[in-house]
Amino acid sequence: MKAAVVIFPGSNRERDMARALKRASGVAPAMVWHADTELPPGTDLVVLPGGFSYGDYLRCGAIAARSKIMDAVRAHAGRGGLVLGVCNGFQILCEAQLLPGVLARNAQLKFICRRQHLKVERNDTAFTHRYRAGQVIDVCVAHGEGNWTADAETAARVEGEGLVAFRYCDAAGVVSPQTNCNGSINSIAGVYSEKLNVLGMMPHPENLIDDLVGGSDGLGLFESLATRRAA
Ligand SMILES: NC(=O)CC[C@H](N)C(=O)O
Repeated sequence: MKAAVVIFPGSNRERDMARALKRASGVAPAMVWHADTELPPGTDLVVLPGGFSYGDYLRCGAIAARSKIMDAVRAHAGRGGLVLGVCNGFQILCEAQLLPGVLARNAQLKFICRRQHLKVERNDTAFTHRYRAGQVIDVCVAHGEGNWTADAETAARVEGEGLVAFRYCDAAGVVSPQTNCNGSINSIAGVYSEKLNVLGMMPHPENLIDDLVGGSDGLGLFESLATRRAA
């Protein structure tokens, strides 16, 4: 798998992401600067990492979504290429309109940083085939603006077309307002594009790839990508 991780001014999870990709695939990703205009030839997967791109000015991800490299990312996604955005990367993908909805401020108006259970909605995608459908995984969240919001029609389409990737839940997999850590519609923690080749998610799978440092439930996502099957 040839992966490329994009670095924006203010990204801070790019090295965690590179480590996770290398651990799962054996190959270090290319690191691409936001002002570049092209992705390395043969790139299969583009990753937009978490962080505080452009200091979260205007709205989280709004400025990064308009940076030069995003034209190449848009073209890659248009060809059916895989794109993963985590946390700030998810915000950038929504701001670039590569994914539906937006990430608004957390309902409690506070930055949250903690462990969180997630339910894997489906496992027939390039990102999740190493998990079981309905599997509960234990990862972590760290964001101030993770409240996935959309107009009623868009939210209904995302649900109806099976574009929900993950939901916040408890350890038993129960999804309820109590387990919805940030107020997202229907506890949505991650969404796919229509063709399932773009995934955005708020939690950080790249930080849970090693039992020695807290757990490895995030590794399945990178192993799925490294051994990808067509969605
Ligand atoms: N960890 C992150 O990527 C944070 C994303 C964004 N800056 C927020 O606070 O919501």
